[in-house]
Amino acid sequence: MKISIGNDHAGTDYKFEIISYLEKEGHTVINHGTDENSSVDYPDFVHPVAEDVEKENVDLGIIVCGSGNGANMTANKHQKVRSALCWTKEITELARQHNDANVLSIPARFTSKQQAVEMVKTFLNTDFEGGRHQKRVEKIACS
Ligand SMILES: O=C(CO)[C@H](O)[C@H](O)[C@H](O)COP(=O)(O)O
Repeated sequence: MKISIGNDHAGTDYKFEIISYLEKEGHTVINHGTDENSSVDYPDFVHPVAEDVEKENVDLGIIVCGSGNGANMTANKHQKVRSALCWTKEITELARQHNDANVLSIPARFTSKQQAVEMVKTFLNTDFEGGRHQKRVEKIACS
């Protein structure tokens, strides 16, 4: 798969752990940064990920900030993006199965690196169930 990833300073170390996992699994990663631990503004690094997803340049997006909220809010401003803030494997599974989430937002300050990688693994390997969820997902979008 082709994955776009972006983060702020709170997510840098987690991002590198995630990239290392993704590349080991043979995925292609587009890294929008930041690659530093110095303070930055998360929208500057999340909008490029959301644009990749929106333009279908990638299969899925991953964003990381301290709480996951700022990144999630930013990504969801994009029409074709359904970004899900996830903190457990089960919630990540449901975000794919029921919501067809195409961006995973990870709260680096509230999860371990191991849990973050586990969520990424789940996100990439869980399919949308469709069925009763299809029309609900279609109703999310505003014109
Ligand atoms: O935007 C956020 C909250 O929604 C992210 O968690 C940021 O990482 C956080 O706000 C950064 O905080 P800091 O005190 O500037 O490190």
